[in-house]
Amino acid sequence: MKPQLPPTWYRARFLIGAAKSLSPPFILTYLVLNYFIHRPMSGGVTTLAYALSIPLWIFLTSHYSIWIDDRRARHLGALPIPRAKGKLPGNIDIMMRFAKDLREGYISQAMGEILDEYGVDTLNTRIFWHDNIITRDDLHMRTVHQTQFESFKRGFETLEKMGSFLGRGVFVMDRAEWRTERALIRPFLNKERISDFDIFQEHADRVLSILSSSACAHEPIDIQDLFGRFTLDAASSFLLGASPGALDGPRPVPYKANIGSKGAVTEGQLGTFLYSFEEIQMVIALRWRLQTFFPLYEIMGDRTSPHVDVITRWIKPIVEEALERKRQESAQGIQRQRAERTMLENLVENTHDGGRVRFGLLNVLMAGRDTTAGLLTFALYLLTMYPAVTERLRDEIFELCGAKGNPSYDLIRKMPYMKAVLNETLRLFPVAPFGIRNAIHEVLLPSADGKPPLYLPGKARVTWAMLNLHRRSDLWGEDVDEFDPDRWIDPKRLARVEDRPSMYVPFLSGPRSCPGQNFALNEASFMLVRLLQRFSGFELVPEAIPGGACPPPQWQEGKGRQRVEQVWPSTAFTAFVKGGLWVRPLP
Ligand code: HEM
Repeated sequence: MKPQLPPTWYRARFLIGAAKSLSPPFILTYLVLNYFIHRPMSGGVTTLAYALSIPLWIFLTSHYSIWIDDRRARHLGALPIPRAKGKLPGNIDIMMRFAKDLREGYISQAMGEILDEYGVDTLNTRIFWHDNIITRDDLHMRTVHQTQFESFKRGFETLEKMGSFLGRGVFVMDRAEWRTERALIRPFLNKERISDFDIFQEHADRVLSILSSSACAHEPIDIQDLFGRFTLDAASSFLLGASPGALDGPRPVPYKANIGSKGAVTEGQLGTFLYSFEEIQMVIALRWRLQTFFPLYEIMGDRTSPHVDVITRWIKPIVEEALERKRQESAQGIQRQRAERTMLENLVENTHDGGRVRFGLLNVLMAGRDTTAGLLTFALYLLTMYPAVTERLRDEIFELCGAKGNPSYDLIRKMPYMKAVLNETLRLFPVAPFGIRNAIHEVLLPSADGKPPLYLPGKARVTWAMLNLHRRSDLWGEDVDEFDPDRWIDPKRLARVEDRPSMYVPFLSGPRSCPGQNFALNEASFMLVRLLQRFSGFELVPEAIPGGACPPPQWQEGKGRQRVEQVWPSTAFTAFVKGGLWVRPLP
């Protein structure tokens, strides 16, 4: 194996990489000037020759690699993936559109628009002359996730971009290391564990009491913030046996809150766990969009590091205490059964390495917290827009669970309309809307309708756009942008998805699909039952949205759901409502 610089040395690696790519044209120019041209040249001409050698070299190597790929595709009876032709060299303009989209666009807007402009579902954006594929084609996504799973990896670039936050955890690693990490997690998400709703109860009670106070005061509340605190406290209790007490901290103040990294900012929260946990995800999301060039953006220092420090300060003592407890129990010969252990206790059973335990927990905390909070946020948003759906859901809740009390696992499983509401929410707003894999070698991507397959070159990066897949009218019908839970109940419409399950994949498919799916759906159902038992519904309070987070007026002329949106759906790792979801509970 080639020796690698550590992942955190990305700036050095970038500079070495740049030097390596520039050396061949410089060496060639030197040889040409000194050995083939036998006339002395002025300094200006020599400098110009060196400067021009770079674009010429890029032009030649890029066209050569395209020629080789096209020849290979023809040889295999395939077609090349259509290539984008941007306005700037290296399609920098396309890269900038993706980066700008993160802060300024509608969720997944740039991806959808670029695919529409070329009239395709899979496109090679060739950013910096590198094969960079974006896709909303379910058959191609299935190839990556399932049928050719072994031909793709997350790769070293994931470690480079996410390692400072998530270490060598399940999200980051490939092959054997990934399998080991996943095997450690899975038993904690089995049926016995996730059917125990006690962990939700205490935190859900706290949410209801906060909402009741704001209802009494007739004040709006940022319920996205509340859901983020609820899922953080609940997931921490589940994983660590301790919660950071996020629900008890200061919350965004209505009409005064400013726009934060995701939702609204809370006074004095800088340096808190919650703030750092969100901000770090924004930094990493930007790293992905700037791709190879992110080290330039961080040339003055690692932008994740202040947040990593805050997160470590919170979680490290908890891990150290667990390691110490384990040492003492071992010395006394106490052996606890796995069923009695939290995930933290199980991790310390398997390793004495505090860092590994810490990262193991952070991976699941990140996976479990923002996603479920996002699902609850978008479900509630859609319920405010569609009161008839709220009413029908409430009827089901009252019929099955009564007007009070905690729903059980078995009751939740008997609620078809609740399931339909959550499915439809995740169709319109899949809360993990993107993902990336790198091809290890060439792959043929199947095409529908008997057309030749598409040729995916080795080492290409593939980004899937799940939201854009879930909003394809050719698959879902002309009413694709409507929130209609009946889509999941009406047998005829349901048959569409049953015939082609790859068109709906909010939790992905294949070996790397989400192990927390049932936990998330239970947690969200539990919370929605409790909310709708207590309140008849919720109304949006657009006046409370912080400045800069209201949907821009030009969206009304835009495409699809953009036209009807009353909040600003956006995404980093996971989807969220920009500026927060400000609602008033209705008695
Ligand atoms: C609505 C809620 C959720 C959604 C939509 C969701 C979706 C996803 C998706 C799409 C992936 C694949 C990401 C990729 O490979 O690029 C994933 C992975 C993962 N999810 Fe979830 N998730 C949710 C909740 C949860 C919860 C509650 C947990 C844990 C308590 C969890 C744990 C994980 C883990 C550990 C992985 C990594 C799996 C692997 O790489 O093998 N997720 N999730």
